[in-house]
Amino acid sequence: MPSRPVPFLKGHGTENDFVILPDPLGGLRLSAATVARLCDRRAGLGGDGLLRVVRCDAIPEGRALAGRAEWFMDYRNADGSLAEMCGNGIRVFARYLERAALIRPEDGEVPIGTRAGIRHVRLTGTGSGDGADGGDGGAVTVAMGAARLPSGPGESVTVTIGDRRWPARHVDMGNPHAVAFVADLAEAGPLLEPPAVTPAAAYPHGTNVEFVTRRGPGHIALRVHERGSGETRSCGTGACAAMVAAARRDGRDPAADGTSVHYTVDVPGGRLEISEHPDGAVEMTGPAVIVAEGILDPAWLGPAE
Ligand SMILES: N[C@@H](CCC[C@H](N)C(=O)O)C(=O)O
Repeated sequence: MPSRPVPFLKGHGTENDFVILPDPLGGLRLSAATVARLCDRRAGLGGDGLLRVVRCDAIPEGRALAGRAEWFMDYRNADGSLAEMCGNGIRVFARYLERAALIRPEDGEVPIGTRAGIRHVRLTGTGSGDGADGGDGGAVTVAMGAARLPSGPGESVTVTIGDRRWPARHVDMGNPHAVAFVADLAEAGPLLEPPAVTPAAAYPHGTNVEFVTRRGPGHIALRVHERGSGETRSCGTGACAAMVAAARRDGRDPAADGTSVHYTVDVPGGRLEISEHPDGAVEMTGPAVIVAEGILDPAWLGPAE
């Protein structure tokens, strides 16, 4: 990071919270240690992750997408590790672009580059901060792409915490998930450590783990332990993975049935509405809020890396 004032914002989507660093030209060098310091809830700004807002042509991972998307979501977990995709983060990213007058609701579907490829966002509610939306920032809808449910070895995995074990479903939303169904969300305990997931070979880069319970027809609730961040109040990709796993468990497969399926997904930090369509596309709608905006103290940041 340069030792000069660096602007930041703070935002959240269903209480999955992020430090946002606008860096259109890609000038910031962010080490894992700097990201972890920024996301530290006591000594830093605090967040489950960090969103660097950079032009596609200003980041190596984005160059191949540059003709199709202008902006790239450079997402980091709270421990500084990279992740392919963040479903709550991309809604907050879109809200930032709206606030900075870089996109407008009239633009319709806006492509955003991510490490999992391009995702499209649509502003479906205003985040103007005038209170008209009840402070929830209004809704943003994201075309999340298709879920991938690997078949063969690694299709079914086991989640273990202490002496408790749950069979789980491997679902890939661009990033990895293990979805375990439980009778009661309290079964997972305090989730202070990452649950063990076996076979380990199913997840060479680690995984996010969702504990899911049924609330009623088309209605589930979950808790999540996120790779690189610990238990969080919400995970958008995790909610989509849980929705698809729940649909299959309920005998619904839009690609086979030819009809879309919709679930309400409750997370500790709020509610997401998620559909899966016959072409495989998963669509998620939820709030996205910008909470604050400021300047990082160069003295706190320390010398340039
Ligand atoms: N909170 C996110 C997911 C962030 C990335 C995840 N921890 C990973 O490492 O894959 C979401 O809303 O999807």
